[in-house]
Amino acid sequence: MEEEDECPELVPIDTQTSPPAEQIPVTIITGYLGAGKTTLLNYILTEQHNKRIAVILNEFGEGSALEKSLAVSQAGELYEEWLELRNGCLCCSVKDNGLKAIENLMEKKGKFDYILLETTGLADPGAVASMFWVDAELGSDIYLDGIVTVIDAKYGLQNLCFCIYCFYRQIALADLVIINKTDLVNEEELAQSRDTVRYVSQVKLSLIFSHRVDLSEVLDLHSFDSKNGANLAEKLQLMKTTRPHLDKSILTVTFEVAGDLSEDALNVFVQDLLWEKMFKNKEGQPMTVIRLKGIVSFAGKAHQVMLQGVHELYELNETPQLWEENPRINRLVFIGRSLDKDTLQEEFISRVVQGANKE
Ligand SMILES: Nc1nc2c(ncn2[C@@H]2O[C@H](COP(=O)(O)OP(=O)(O)OP(=O)(O)O)[C@@H](O)[C@H]2O)c(=O)[nH]1
Ligand SMILES: [Zn+2]
Repeated sequence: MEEEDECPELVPIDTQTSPPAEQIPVTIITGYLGAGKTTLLNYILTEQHNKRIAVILNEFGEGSALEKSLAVSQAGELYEEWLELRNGCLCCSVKDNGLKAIENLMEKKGKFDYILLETTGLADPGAVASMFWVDAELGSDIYLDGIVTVIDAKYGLQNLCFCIYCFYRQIALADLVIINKTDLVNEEELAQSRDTVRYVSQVKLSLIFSHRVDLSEVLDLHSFDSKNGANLAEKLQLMKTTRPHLDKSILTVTFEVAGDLSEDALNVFVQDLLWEKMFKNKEGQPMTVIRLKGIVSFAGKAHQVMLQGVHELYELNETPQLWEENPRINRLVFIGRSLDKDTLQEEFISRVVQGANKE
């Protein structure tokens, strides 16, 4: 990614007319790492909406294959179409790949009537949104319906310190902000998140209690139709200032390891990593994990187990997906600061993989 990569000049499509009926709406779902974008997306897919929805994920780093399988195993056959966008920085490079993905998708026209696009947690949604104006041809097939930003009630404010730019942009550009994980915070903390959002923008705010949200508040917002001309002009102004900004100190480490894991040892490993911050990189700095994902195998369990972590919270859940490969391959993704792949992988293998240290 080149620092000097300029984002394209915006060429607004005719804003005076409402989108014709045959155009397909796109809702962009954005939010910081682990905020709950995929959870919201899955909720929308399983809710009664009488729509055939196509999903596009744009994931950070090398984790996309894993993310894909994670999402598929959550929602199974509900996904109409799978497209993988493999690039590290959405805000500078989604333009080409994103367009390609959507264009590929449009070749399957008729198979779906709504698109949900989940951006990476480190994305500037302005760049994604702008591609709908840049590409006139695309503009005749689809239209941007709205930008929905998911905020983690527990870690949202902490994330603000990690990447104030992402946070600001994600809220400022939103048509709807959803404060998620309200179950993890008290009234006071919730009020704090709410006030911070209000401070940045006067957008519509929704709270989610255990992922439930009224779909009419999320889909078919028509945020950029002519009747919302002012909104459009304002957003375009904001998007014009889009520039590459990806926080270079955030690293992604992924590895695959064959074998069965000990569940107890995995718990201790994850707790040492997330809670005790016991692992250090080669410079002696403690590794800080913001996001952790994995598909792991436990001996004697026929199903794949999903590992999900956000800051110091993590969970292990059995998925409906049966193991088909032999030997089974554990796949892990760590996103954070001061991460060192060699150390993480060595510690993981020696402490967690069964039989690794025997003999
Ligand atoms: N307690 C609680 N946990 C939640 C809620 N919503 C999501 N989570 C958990 O938060 C973790 C991350 O959720 P995802 O939906 O994968 O987050 P995401 O924003 O798609 O993550 P990335 O794509 O990696 O940036 C998972 O472990 C979820 O189970 C919620 O409302 N309450
Ligand atoms: Zn996700």
